[in-house]
Amino acid sequence: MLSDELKAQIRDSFIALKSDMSDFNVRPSQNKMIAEISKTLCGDYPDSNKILCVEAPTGTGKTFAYLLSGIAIAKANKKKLIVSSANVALQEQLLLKDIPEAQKYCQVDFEYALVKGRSRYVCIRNLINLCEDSATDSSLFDSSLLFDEPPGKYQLEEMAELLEDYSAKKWNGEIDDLMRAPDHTIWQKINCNRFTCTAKSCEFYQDCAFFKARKQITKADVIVANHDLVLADLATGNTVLPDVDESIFIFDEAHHLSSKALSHFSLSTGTEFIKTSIRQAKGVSDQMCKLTEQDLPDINIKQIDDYLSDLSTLLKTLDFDEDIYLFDQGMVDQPIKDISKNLFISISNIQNKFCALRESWADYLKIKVIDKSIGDPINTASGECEQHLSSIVELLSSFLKSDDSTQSPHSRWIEKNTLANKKTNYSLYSAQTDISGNLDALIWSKATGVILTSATLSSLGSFDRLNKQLGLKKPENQYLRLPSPFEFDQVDFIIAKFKSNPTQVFEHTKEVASQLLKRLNAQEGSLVLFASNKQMQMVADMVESKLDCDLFIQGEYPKKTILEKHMTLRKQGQGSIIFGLDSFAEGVDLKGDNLTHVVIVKLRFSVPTSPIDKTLADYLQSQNRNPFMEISLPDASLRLIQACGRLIRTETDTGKITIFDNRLVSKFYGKQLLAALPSYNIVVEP
Ligand SMILES: Nc1ncnc2c1ncn2[C@@H]1O[C@H](COP(=O)(O)OP(=O)(O)OP(=O)(O)O)[C@@H](O)[C@H]1O
Ligand code: SF4
Repeated sequence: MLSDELKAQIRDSFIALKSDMSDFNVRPSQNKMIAEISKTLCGDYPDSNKILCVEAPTGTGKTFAYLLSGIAIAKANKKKLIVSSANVALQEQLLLKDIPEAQKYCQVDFEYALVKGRSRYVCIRNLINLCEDSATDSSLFDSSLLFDEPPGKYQLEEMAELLEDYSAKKWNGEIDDLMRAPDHTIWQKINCNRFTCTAKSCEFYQDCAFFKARKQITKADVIVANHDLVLADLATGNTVLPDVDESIFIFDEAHHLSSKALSHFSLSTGTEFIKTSIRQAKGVSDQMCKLTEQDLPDINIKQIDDYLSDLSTLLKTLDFDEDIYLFDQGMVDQPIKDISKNLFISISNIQNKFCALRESWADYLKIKVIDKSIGDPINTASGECEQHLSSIVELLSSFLKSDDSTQSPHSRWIEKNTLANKKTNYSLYSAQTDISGNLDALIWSKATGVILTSATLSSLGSFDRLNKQLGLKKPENQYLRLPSPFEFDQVDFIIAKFKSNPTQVFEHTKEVASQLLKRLNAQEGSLVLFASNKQMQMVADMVESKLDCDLFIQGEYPKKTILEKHMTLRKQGQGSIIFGLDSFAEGVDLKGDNLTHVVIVKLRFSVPTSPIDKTLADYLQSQNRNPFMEISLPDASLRLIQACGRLIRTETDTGKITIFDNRLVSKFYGKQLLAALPSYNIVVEP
């Protein structure tokens, strides 16, 4: 229950916000959100999980609502507050702007830290080994087993410099702090990896960049993350974030969670990867057997090569569509299944032998002292091999499985590509199209509390889609839809008179350019949101020289710089126009006359292009359901609401929204999209 002391802490934090924030306004929805978060997390709702899905319109002030309540509750319960946003840009906004500001108002002291994935940190042991190994020229392993392309002289010099900088404490070991990131293939060899890291047994443990960062996180009360990181950590065993049952999660922009989650529960491998991994496993086994004086287990490389060659011959006969061969409803064709089965049996066998050998190697190390220059590379390489073999076996096993017919199937497909060494490679993929069960098992049923929030959590008026996608069980959770703090009746939502339909790409693009020149006011702050980069660039080429004010196009500068430049011009009383894509349609907070006109060029319907989306759409169709109505339309509605939400950010903001998509009036679904919008004054141009 919410104790009086906790209640007072939250109330006092809010009073501090009220008195110290320069342009504070009472926003009833914000107050209600604070109250409901507090009640839910403190268990004031009997027979309910501590999970709240709260939809609060754009500009409500959700961030302060969940920070001021969540921090006090997490601290009082000795739990960590994990605040997860949809992407790195929003994460930065939290870290650099919102949380430092919340610290001024919050009546409880708290520390915060940014969490990054393991792979963003160097493994100093691996870096030292790479540098020493290359310097002595006496590597234990043939470099072709370790690298597709061994590092060149320049890259080795670069690594030596990194090592020097790390030792001299000039570099903290994070890839994000480097002016220039090393090549991906090299970084993969020297980054922190849970399969190769020996943690406390490593001699560099005390000086390890990743573990130092972990200590910071352990000390912090508030941990800033993003959805990808949280999902990746949960999917791979929760080794970076604090334990789920010790944490309260806030998922901001939670409408992105389900699509992000799909990619974290997928498996992949490739024909060339299998070849290299088996050879690497044999090479490493060789070394371990020599040192431990055991017989080398039988690793039949030729047999695997033969199976792979049969697979390639078979795949050459298939019809790839843009280099992708998607199995119908996820069912792998029988001949491919047969070869996958052979591969599965042989490689699982190798995996078992390899794991047994690795265990006996670990036992051997307990009784024998081995020179670090020999032991370390074997430990690292054997950890990598185990990781590779298990990923191959997992994928092959998924290719052999039949899906539960009561659920949507896995999506399974093969992609063809040519490697740098000109060899043809086939990548095999398997992904779940329904991750609701995984999320329930990993988060909903375990966490101390969860708040999911966004301006667009429900779709077309209900939370059903969210519940279904995320595996949330409606009767057990709290749901809330809050009204906007702003008056929208004075805001015109203009459906422009347009001759062309957005599906007539060429005509539409030309008309967009000419209409923008007529409609954009060179004295104003405007944001023009496009659905495709190509159309944005074409329109920009047509209008740029004819505009009487500055135009910023997404991609020319980082998003943050574009927003700063735009605001500087507005401060000087000059007009400024931003052309942007999806990332400018969310999270952008341009108040007052920084933004008085939002133009939406086209409704953004998601077309099922990815194999996962296509499999899901085909499945729905096979069930006589309509993927357009179940997926595309609700998604388009969310995007439209988010895009419109950029305009009104405070009680005194004014402006208009113009849309160049007459399907809102000409198509049957237009009415539904309009009904889901806030109460704008809808103007249909005659
Ligand atoms: N009570 C308040 N009075 C005035 N301004 C506020 C108040 N609460 C928050 N703000 C400001 O309002 C703006 C919007 O807040 P926030 O970014 O949390 O909105 P949001 O609800 O997450 O909207 P969106 O979904 O569009 O991002 C911010 O600039 C914030 O500083
Ligand atoms: S503790 Fe792990 S990540 Fe850190 S240096 Fe050692 S092996 Fe590498």
